[in-house]
Amino acid sequence: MKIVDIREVAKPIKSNIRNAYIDFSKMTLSLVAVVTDVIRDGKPVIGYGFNSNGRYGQGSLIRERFRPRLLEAAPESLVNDAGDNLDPHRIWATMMTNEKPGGHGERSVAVGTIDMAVWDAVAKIAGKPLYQLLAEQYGNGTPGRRVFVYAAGGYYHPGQDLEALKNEMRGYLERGYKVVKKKIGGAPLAEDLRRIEAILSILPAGCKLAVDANGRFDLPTAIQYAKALSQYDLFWYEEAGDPLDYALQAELANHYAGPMATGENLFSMQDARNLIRYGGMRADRDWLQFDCALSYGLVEYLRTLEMLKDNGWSPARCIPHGGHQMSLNIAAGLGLGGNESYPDLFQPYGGFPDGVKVVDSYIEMPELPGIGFEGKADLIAEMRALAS
Ligand SMILES: O=C([O-])CC(=O)C(=O)O
Ligand SMILES: [Mg+2]
Repeated sequence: MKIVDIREVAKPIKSNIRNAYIDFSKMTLSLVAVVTDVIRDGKPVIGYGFNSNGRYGQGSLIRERFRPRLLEAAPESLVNDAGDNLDPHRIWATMMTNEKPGGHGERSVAVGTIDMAVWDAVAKIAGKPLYQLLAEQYGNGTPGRRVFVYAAGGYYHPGQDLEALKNEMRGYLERGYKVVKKKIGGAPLAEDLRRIEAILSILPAGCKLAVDANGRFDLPTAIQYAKALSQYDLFWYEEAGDPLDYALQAELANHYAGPMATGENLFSMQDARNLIRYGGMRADRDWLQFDCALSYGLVEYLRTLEMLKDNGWSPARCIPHGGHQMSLNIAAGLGLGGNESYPDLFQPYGGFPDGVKVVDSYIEMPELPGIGFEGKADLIAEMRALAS
């Protein structure tokens, strides 16, 4: 059993939106296919992966370092002891040969992208949904197939007025979401508050709004926003300051009693551990958004979950960034608190298999082998085009 090829292509996921930090006019991702010589249903098993929005495609790192390391490795060094499947942990260790610790920059995105494709292949070789395999191998044996999802949007669109913003949010509510998210920090505070109040004015009872500053604020601004936001009952206040400024996050907890969220720009177990050690995050109310597709993949995310357990955090406090099906599988298999979703953005990469409906902000995972990409027609068409 072996990996016979790893293919990569950069794909545009651009749109004319911006958050407080970046616009998405040139956003790309890397799409990867890991081709194996294992035959299922008369065809070779191919695992697929991609990195989530926010970072860019990682083709050069994949082509120059991670792909050759895997293709040059002895095939038997990449399989499990039983010899009946690929071993994601051994594959991960091979990719990370001759990589020093620290400085997790973009390398973690390249590795996370390939890691996603490896897990897709592993679950397909095992003939089960990835969430089922994860529950059996790393969880309590039984997946929780109902997963909480929220609708991320509320970006700064050119020319979008408050009425259009409300209509965008109504669209999410009509599609079954009860939690919606908007951006803050890309406009003056007074304007952000008008935008927030416009959305709150149309949210029915039981629905909530989260806000996301994308790491824009210095401490005084983060506190100024914290004071202003305290008047609302928000789902969370996300990524107020620089993702690596743990002291800012810790101080902010003295000024904001409601739930806060961060972690999408932490790319390793060690960075996540620093957030837990020094970031003042509160295990009874705050949310952790580490995204395996940006942070060395699920092999590393399993280490992060162990670290959280050692520090008294439940996996249920994790709602990953990124809106991809990989994190849906982890959520269902290992009991995370849910997953992000971008109903109108970054298609065809985000979202759910066709026919999956959001009801009361939950989806039910269908029974598809692997991550489930084959159940999403527009996405699998792009993936097959790369593999063929
Ligand atoms: O706007 C982005 O970069 C995405 C983001 O922060 C999120 O989905 O939480
Ligand atoms: Mg965010």
